Amino acid sequence: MAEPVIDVRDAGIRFRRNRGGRRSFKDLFAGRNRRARPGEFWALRNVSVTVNAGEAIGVVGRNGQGKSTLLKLVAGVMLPDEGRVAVHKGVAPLIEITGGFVNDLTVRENVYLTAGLHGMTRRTIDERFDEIIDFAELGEVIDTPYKHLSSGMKVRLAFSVISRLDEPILLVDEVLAVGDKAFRDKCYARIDELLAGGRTLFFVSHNERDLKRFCTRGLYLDKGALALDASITEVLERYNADYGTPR
Ligand SMILES: Nc1ncnc2c1ncn2[C@@H]1O[C@H](COP(=O)(O)OP(=O)(O)OP(=O)(O)O)[C@@H](O)[C@H]1O
Repeated sequence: MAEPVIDVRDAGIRFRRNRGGRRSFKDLFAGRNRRARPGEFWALRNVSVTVNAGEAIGVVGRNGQGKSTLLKLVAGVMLPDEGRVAVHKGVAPLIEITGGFVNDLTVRENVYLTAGLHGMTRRTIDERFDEIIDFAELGEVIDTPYKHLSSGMKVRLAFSVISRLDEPILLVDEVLAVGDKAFRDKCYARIDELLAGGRTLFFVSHNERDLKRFCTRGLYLDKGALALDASITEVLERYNADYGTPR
């Protein structure tokens, strides 16, 4: 029996285009009206998706079409303005380089903090710590503040910690593109292992080969709407037909 782990129903989220995008005090009492106010736009609207445990989903679309926003809704770091997003299992989000890591804490402290926030006990972290550091190849900077790592090193740390969490749902945005090739290959081998172990994957990428490697199902976002939810092959065909071959 298929077991739904994510249920997105008619979800919509709107943003402001201009800076200082705070809504006014008066807006707080105006209710969540369904029309975007001046300067606002719907980054996603009328999106409905049900995901079953163990599915590997590739999210495609041109820049700025709402892919990262969809992942943030699933991660629970953003809330929809319309509709609902129900996530029934824990999420390991690899969605922003800086996500969750604290600049002034060391690499070691950040590993404990992030894994701890995802419910891992101190003892389990102790057990996995060396392996996390070895995978990230960051043995020499364990006691260095996070802010002094290069962007590639930050990605290594994030991937290594997040992929060692026990959360059943893994969200991977394009962060991996920053890593060098050898590291990327290692990450991909780990994602293979996680999928074989039954994890559910949301994968945002502009790389057709990677999408085909991991994903069976695709979501094509275009102009803030879900243009197609089908097999990854069909989704890539449609996307290519609309906009040419992705990089
Ligand atoms: N916090 C925010 N405030 C205002 N606008 C935002 C915010 N986050 C995203 N946007 C806007 O929402 C739209 C969708 O952004 P999103 O990052 O989801 O696109 P994407 O499909 O992931 O793009 P890319 O392929 O470039 O990563 C864009 O127009 C973006 O500028």
